[in-house]
Amino acid sequence: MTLSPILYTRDPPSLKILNQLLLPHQKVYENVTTVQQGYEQIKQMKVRGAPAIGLVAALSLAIELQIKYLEFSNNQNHKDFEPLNIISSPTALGEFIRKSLDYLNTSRPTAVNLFLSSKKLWEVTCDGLKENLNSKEIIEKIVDFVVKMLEDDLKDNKNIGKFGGEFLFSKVDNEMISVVTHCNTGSLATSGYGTALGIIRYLHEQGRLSRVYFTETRPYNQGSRLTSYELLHDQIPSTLICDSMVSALLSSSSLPHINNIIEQSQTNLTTCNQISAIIVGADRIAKNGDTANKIGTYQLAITAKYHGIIFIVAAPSTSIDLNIESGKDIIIEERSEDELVLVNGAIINENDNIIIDKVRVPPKGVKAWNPSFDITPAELITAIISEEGVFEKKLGMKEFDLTNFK
Ligand SMILES: CSC[C@@H](O)[C@@H](O)C(=O)COP(=O)(O)O
Repeated sequence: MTLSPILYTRDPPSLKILNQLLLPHQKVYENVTTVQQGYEQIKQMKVRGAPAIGLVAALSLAIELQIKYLEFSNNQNHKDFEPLNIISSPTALGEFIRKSLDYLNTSRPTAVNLFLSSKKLWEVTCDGLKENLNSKEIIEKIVDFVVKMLEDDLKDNKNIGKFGGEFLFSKVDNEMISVVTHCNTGSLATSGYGTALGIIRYLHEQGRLSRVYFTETRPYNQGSRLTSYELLHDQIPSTLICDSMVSALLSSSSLPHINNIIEQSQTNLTTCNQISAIIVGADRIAKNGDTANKIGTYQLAITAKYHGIIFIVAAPSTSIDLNIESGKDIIIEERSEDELVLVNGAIINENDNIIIDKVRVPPKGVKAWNPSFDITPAELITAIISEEGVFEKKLGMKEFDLTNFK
């Protein structure tokens, strides 16, 4: 069974979001019935990953509207009933939608998918108002649109996986391919399958993946908490490394005498394979290809360049922001320093009772800097892969021109 961070049913309306803060130790879905709750899920990073953020924002609006409409239908005679005001007039409904989208847009600043999904939902609303639709019809249109977004995201991820996999087959001579990835870009960060992890899944499905090395992804450990969970769940051969080990891995694996030797530790056997590519996701890609992604991506791109290794950015076209020329225009989210100094973990006692808690590492009073993303310059990126295909730089160019990408 595939992992899904989002469980939505249209009839009866129901939205459940997997609380990723409790993974990998507990699998708990939380009910979301309002925009406010959707906002909290995103802000607190119970759901995260650029595509999933955009989807949950849209779904939280859709579910609140559906529930309000049902309440309205059942209580039309109660004059003071709150949904009455919103649902009884399309203009009031439009105002409510506008305010809700503005509010959802303040939950996280870097991933552009959120803003694009809000923009599209607002367009759907405006179209409905222009066509003089009633509130029920406008809500139906919004729900249709959101359901399609969910379906498209899954389809797009599968296409990204295929395009990326075939691109690697065309560039890499080895029959079996080993790669490095960062953060979590899998089912948990999307509606399913994943972007960078989608490519890795495709390599595995084609029997061509030797091993994926994945970083812990400090400070929030999306790699060691979430990517590990997905890779184990799908039985994909994988090895966890910490963020500071990537250059050492590339350098040791590119030495012929070290390739394919078996390193034996007390507990496991790990084949030290030659790494062919680093594959990451994106939160926002500027017109010139500069890419905002999880903090640490930039240093991975530098080390890939130094070691002559392919560096791939995999993202749906909803992560491409043609309104900005370069990465300089991307707002980088800074999060609480607590995320850096307190590590989330679990204590499992002798009865297998699990207590999830935070553990402080540095002394109290220490100052910390916690930018959540960094910008990888286009120059360091070999190819950008979306559901529309593979995009490479023109010969001799340092930047991409994504103008006609979608
Ligand atoms: C398919 S997800 C791509 C990116 O969103 C992912 O790599 C990432 O940076 C996620 O950051 P997060 O802070 O966990 O939302």
